[in-house]
Amino acid sequence: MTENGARIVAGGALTRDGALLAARRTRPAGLAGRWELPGGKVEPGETPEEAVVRELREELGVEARVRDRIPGEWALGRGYVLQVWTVRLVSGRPRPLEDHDELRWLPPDRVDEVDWLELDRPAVAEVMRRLRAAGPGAEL
Ligand SMILES: Nc1nc2c([nH]c(=O)n2[C@H]2C[C@H](O)[C@@H](COP(=O)(O)OP(=O)(O)OP(=O)(O)O)O2)c(=O)[nH]1
Repeated sequence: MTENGARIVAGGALTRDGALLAARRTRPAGLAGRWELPGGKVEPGETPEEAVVRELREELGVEARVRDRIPGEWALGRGYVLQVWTVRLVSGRPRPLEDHDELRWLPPDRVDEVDWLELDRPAVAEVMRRLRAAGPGAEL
């Protein structure tokens, strides 16, 4: 929970070779087809960082390591807020195992190629700013 008592949805910004991984949701109906950062709700007894690692294992079948928090949080409604961390791949190749039906690696100049969930846009913009600043081939 945050200091304000909100429950956290933790998103993982996985970057590799100068690109960010975007995932297309399959549910619920109102969000299906929109693109997001993989992740999910932090469970009781879990840190947000642990939740990111668990969700990327479940959803993408990869092992990942959490790096930095992207500053900010975005209210999702019903007492949830979205927080985002940069993550690096430790092993595996991401596949859409659960909750998503397509994945795409997007470099900064292709960020608008997919229809991002509104609330993800500020964090995605910050990740893209960092990727640009870090130069070609960067991972964050
Ligand atoms: N995972 C994720 N959810 C997001 C993002 N942006 C955003 O608005 N959301 C919303 C969609 C969902 O309403 C909610 C997260 O739910 P979820 O379905 O991913 O979480 P979960 O895997 O723990 O789900 P569940 O088993 O409890 O259904 O937050 C994002 O970047 N990643």
